Amino acid sequence: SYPTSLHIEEVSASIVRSHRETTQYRPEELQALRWKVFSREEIHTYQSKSVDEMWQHCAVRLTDAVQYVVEFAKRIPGFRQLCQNDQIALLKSGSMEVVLVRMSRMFNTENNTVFFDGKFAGTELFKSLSCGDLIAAVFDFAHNLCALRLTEQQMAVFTALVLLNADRPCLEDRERVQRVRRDVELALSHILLRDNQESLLHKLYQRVPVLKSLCALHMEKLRWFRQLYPLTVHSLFPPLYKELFG
Ligand SMILES: COc1ccc2c(n1)CCN(C(C)=O)[C@H]2C(=O)Nc1ccc(OCc2ccccc2OC)cc1
Repeated sequence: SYPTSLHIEEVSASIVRSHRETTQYRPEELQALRWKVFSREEIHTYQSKSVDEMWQHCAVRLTDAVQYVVEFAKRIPGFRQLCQNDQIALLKSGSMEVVLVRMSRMFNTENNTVFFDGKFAGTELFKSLSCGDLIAAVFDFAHNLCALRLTEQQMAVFTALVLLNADRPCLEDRERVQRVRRDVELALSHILLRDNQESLLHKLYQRVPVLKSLCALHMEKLRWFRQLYPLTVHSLFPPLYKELFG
């Protein structure tokens, strides 16, 4: 049955509420923080960390963000009704994508810095990761998305769509995921129409393949890192990070 517009309104209201409840930092807090950058000494300290130390540090920070995305997913209308296997499959392939989309809210396009450990950091701070290409791609993506200046409502519904992808591998009931996704697709179109920003829809869908390749690059770098430092990953990486990306 075709959903009523009231139902679509309820779906978007519920997703926006869940987004607000599962983002650690509100936009106004980020505004206040955005000019808090690291000193030269602090940057030097991060750059002096060993590869495994810095990787572990970043994995712990990112897992912080991922936990909130898991909570957000559970509150998307229909997500909990999917079978366990499909919920996990969608989170395994989609949670880092949502972290990267949300990262654009914590990005300052004026000095090309991203929120990290309480302040805003430039790419040079991550030098000791030995992943210059991954960091450059993460910053490029965040910069591009930040420049679209999505509202919190647009961001909320877009991230729900990123998670509800019926083409993900290992799904048992694709049709079910597609049905849940359809209402969220209608909600995004409805919000962009209301905001008089239909052109954003095309721009957002254009970013999805880039997001996919970014996450593939992250997994490739993690495999490279795990080969060099198996013990660090095994005993010092957060379990959730290993479960979702390992
Ligand atoms: C929801 O959006 C966000 C965005 C940022 C943050 C948060 N929430 C809350 C937690 N947080 C804290 C506590 O700093 C921020 C964070 O993790 N920042 C951060 C971490 C790593 C970075 O680059 C390294 C890297 C990037 C991609 C893949 C692997 C990587 O390294 C192995 C860059 C920035």
